[in-house]
Amino acid sequence: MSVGEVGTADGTAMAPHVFPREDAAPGLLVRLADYRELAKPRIALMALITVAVGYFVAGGAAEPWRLLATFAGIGLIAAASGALNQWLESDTDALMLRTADRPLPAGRLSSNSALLFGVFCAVGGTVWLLAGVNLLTAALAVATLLLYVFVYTPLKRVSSASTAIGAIPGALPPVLGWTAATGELSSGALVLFGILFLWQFPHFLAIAWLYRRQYESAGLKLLPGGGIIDGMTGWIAVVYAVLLIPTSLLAISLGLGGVGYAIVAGVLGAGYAVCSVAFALSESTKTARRLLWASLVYLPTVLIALTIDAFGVYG
Ligand code: HEM
Ligand SMILES: CC(C)=CCC/C(C)=C/CC/C(C)=C/COP(=O)(O)OP(=O)(O)O
Repeated sequence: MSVGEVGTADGTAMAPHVFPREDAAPGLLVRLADYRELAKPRIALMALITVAVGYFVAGGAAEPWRLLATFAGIGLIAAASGALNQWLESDTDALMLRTADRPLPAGRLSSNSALLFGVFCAVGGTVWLLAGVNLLTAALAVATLLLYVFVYTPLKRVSSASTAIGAIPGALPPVLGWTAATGELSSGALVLFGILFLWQFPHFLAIAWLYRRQYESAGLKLLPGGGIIDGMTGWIAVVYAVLLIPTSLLAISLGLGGVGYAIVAGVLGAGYAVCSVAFALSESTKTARRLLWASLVYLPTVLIALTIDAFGVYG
């Protein structure tokens, strides 16, 4: 049975736990696929790209063991974040068409399995970072997990201010890459944090608008003003997209990026702002989807351009 077959017209799921998989005793591959889904692999991968950017832009050495320890350690903590988030949210995930087929609400994994997987990955990742990287990176990675799982996740039920809180752990991965490379925090790490922090607002405002009915029916508050004020969401996205342009260019004044990065960040920043304005002028599925797509093009492209330039700077 698929999610689509039983969802209601407004996109909400009809009832929790209504998606039993036909194979009652799933094989190993199905199980592995469920654990992979628990780790939110696409978000974890994007977070790891930002870790790599932080690491290389800070001038980190391409030593295989150090890179393995950094990526495996942070990757495990990112996977733990996804699993523990789903462990806490299986009731609301069950109420939304977008999330109802996740392993917990669909009943393919038990709550205890998710908790065990999350704790195991969190402890493993922390130990790995302590042993192979440094204390600062391990401490910041644990803080990222705690903020995401135990502050942002419960706050989603209370206030749309949750998204500004969620943007903090969302912006920390490049900082983790930076501290893994250098063992300290500096202005370059702050600029990367600023880019990620500001980038997230148009990204999640487009998503919050697209799925507003699902979020509302699950009792989650992601749209500013609870979505009461029509037309406000897009203009908030515009403010953050515009602020992102000068913030991204600060990397040049720190000597991290050069002309190539300036052109890419300028052009894509302008494109991201234009998509935000188009969404603000006419909030629709088309303009929101285009803004979400622009966010997913902007981030890796601009960060890869910065990394390429940084390699030039550091030789
Ligand atoms: C408060 C901050 C954020 C919120 C509320 C948020 C929420 C979401 C949601 C709900 C989706 C699914 C959209 C869909 O199903 O159509 C999504 C997609 C995505 N997000 Fe975010 N996100 C945030 C920050 C981030 C960060 C920091 C990253 C990585 C650096 C990221 C990377 C992605 C990627 C790669 C996708 C597309 C793949 C997928 O749908 O899983 N997001 N985001
Ligand atoms: C190292 C480390 C811990 C990396 C992880 C970085 C991180 C916390 C990224 C996620 C940012 C975020 C708030 C996503 C939305 O989750 P959501 O719960 O609102 O999404 P959902 O509705 O799809 O569950």
